[in-house]
Amino acid sequence: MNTAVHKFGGSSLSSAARYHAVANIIISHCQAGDSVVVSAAGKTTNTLVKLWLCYQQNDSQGTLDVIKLLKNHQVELISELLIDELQETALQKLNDELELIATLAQQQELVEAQLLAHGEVWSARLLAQYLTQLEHKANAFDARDLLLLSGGQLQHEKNQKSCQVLNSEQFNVVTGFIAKNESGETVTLGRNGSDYSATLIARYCNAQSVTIWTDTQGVYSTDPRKVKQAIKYAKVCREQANLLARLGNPVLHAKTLTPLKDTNIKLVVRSSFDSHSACTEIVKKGNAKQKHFLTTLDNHDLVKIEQLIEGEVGELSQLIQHTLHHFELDSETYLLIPAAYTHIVINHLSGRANLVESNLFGLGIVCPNDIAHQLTQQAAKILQKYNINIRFAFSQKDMPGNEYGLVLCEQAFDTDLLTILHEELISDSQELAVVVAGLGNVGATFITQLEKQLVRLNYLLPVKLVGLVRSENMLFCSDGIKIHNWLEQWQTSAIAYDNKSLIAALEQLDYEHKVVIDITASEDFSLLYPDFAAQDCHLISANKYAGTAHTTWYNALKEKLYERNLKWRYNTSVGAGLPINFALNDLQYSGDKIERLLGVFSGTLSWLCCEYDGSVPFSELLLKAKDMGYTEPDPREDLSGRDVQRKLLILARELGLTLDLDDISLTPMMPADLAQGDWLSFLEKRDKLDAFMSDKLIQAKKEDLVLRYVAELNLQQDKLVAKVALSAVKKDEPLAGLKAGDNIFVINSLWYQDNALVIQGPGAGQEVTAAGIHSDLYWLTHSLIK
Ligand SMILES: NC(=O)c1ccc[n+]([C@@H]2O[C@H](COP(=O)([O-])OP(=O)(O)OC[C@H]3O[C@@H](n4cnc5c(N)ncnc54)[C@H](O)[C@@H]3O)[C@@H](O)[C@H]2O)c1
Ligand SMILES: N[C@@H](CCO)C(=O)O
Repeated sequence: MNTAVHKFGGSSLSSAARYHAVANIIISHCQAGDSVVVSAAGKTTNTLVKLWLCYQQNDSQGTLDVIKLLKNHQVELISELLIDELQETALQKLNDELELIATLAQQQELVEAQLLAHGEVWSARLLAQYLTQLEHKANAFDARDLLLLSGGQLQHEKNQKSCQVLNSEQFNVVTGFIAKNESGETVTLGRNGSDYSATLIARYCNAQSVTIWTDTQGVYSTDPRKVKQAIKYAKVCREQANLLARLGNPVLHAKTLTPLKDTNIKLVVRSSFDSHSACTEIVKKGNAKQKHFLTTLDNHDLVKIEQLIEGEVGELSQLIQHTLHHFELDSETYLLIPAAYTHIVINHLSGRANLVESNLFGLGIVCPNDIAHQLTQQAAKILQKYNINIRFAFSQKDMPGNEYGLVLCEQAFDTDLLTILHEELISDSQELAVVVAGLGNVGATFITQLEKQLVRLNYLLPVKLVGLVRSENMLFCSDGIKIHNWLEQWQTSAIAYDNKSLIAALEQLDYEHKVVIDITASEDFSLLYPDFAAQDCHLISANKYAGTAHTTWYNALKEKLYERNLKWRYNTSVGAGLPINFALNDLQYSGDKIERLLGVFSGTLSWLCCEYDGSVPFSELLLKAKDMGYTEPDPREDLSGRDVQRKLLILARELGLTLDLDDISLTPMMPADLAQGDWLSFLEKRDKLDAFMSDKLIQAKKEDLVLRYVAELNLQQDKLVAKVALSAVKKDEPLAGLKAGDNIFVINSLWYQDNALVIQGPGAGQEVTAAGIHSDLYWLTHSLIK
């Protein structure tokens, strides 16, 4: 049976609400037989350590106070999560345990590891009971019954047998961090011990995967709390993850990775606070391209060591419960030690260790082969420029295919400097993956234009077309689709998909940046935008649905994109390739205030109104406009005025107005009943449309006017005017002098009051629209580089 191991850390279980969220993740992501490894809830371990210190200092009042603190926290969790008998039993059991701790403390019989183990025992027990209460089969397991160490070594064969008690018909909630020794005493597995417990159990159970659910969304190029532009990587190879851990990066501990060596067990780092977000997968060498990372070290001492014995760094690491990095430089061996532990290491090495430098701050650079030297030099130069005194700067090969650089300095550097270093050292290494959805008139033209455009884009950043999506099939090729024969590849290799497999394909893309370009006309597809954002995809839309969705949904999407530093461009959703969005934004940036926006916003309706003189039936022209690629897939979206209403809403939102579609009054350019039924039934009733338009034309001609479908947004009056309707306009007005198919935007503003600013040109058509999407792609690519 394929099982998985899921590990939840203390921050994931810090309150009743968090337990609830974790239970939901388990219910939706796990299956019976999976193991769930848990740490102590919130800061419980720290409180237990405090208790141990009070006890050691014979502070009996302090000991009792801390016991009370522990009790309050656990009672609160139990009371909020459990009900009836389960609650009563849990409270009774907790009481007995805390009383025993107090008695043992009084009798001077407390044992440190046994005391610390309570944190994990409590969280495993409570989570299992809570899942049971939610009517899911779950049982708590004490890892001391599963993991045995003898002489400090894990007893793999015995442990593998012990792990067979994990039941295939329930969720197995296992305590992290603890094990037992050959005398049956509790031992702890050190910092990040629960992650280690999870990978050990995965190995013993031959699980398929281990997911570390934590408070970050994955492994980033640098600390995302300090550098907003930090890049979350979809995949990181184990060797780079290991090196990062040794350089002090807190996301994964080197020890966590050891049980996975020579196995195919997948390791995933994922956020328990945002369980639908893209994660980072730690993969075997060769299954991910090498990435760039910057990691910082605070307050470390540099110690020179004589005759380092094999395995000694591991032992020291175990002794201080902290990862250690050692390196050779000019035939000397050095060890970097967190300053608080230096005395322990020096004592332990009795006479073989000399302190060289103390209180150093460091920058570790992990990068692909052959560039560590160059990047280290570059980093040193930048740090010097900002008056940071450098004590050591060197680069090394860690193992074949793995390189890093280390710059050790006298002073700490702040987040601004880390941001500059990230921008200078990491930004160049990025690639952008492009996924195009919608391969119709505009989509196909966009791809044809892409071949030439890539030369320009690649000058900024390597850009690859990696995915094509239509309504039923998709084609993903992570190394890149060959543009000159994309259609052939599509025909031979596209496969059927559903939303889940589309999202999974996006998640698998091992690129620093991804963009989904939506050239569909599908509302359903636009509803996937929040999922695309969760996969860290930028968005470019020709499709107007998301931009005109209900305000609540629209704002939530914008917020989600903003939080993730993702961009959304939708230049062609109004005016095709015309720079109307740019113009409105530019005017506003320059302090101008738009007062009125008037125009013809539909290429189809512009073409129809200009071409229609009564000599051929109107519907015949409509079919011609459809053939020319002007109309929406169902041209009634144009005739109904809905498409223009959407465009006016997009522009109104660009001006900062909070409007919804229904706030814009709409008069259709067809009889209302023609909106019912499918396209074929509409064609059967086309005479009705012809008569409707013939009447309108005769009337307009009588008054020497011309027909135009006009959109207006007027902010000058007390009440905002927002409307779209068929109008008859005078022949000398700007709106009358349009070329067939042109859009016109007449902008009146503070700066352009009497003499309006006018933007006019083709407002539909595959060439200009595809080119407008390229403008968005160029802008996005440009914004991704420094
Ligand atoms: N044609 C223009 O001049 C123009 C101008 C500006 C904006 N646009 C917008 O561009 C978009 C595309 O227009 P078009 O003229 O190329 O339309 P089209 O009908 O020729 O192409 C639409 C494509 O989208 C695909 N599609 C439909 N539903 C899908 C789904 N759920 N998932 C994935 N793919 C799906 C279809 O298979 C088709 O390949 C529309 O939103 C339109 O409003 C068009
Ligand atoms: N159908 C639309 C395409 C451009 O959005 C039009 O005719 O204007």
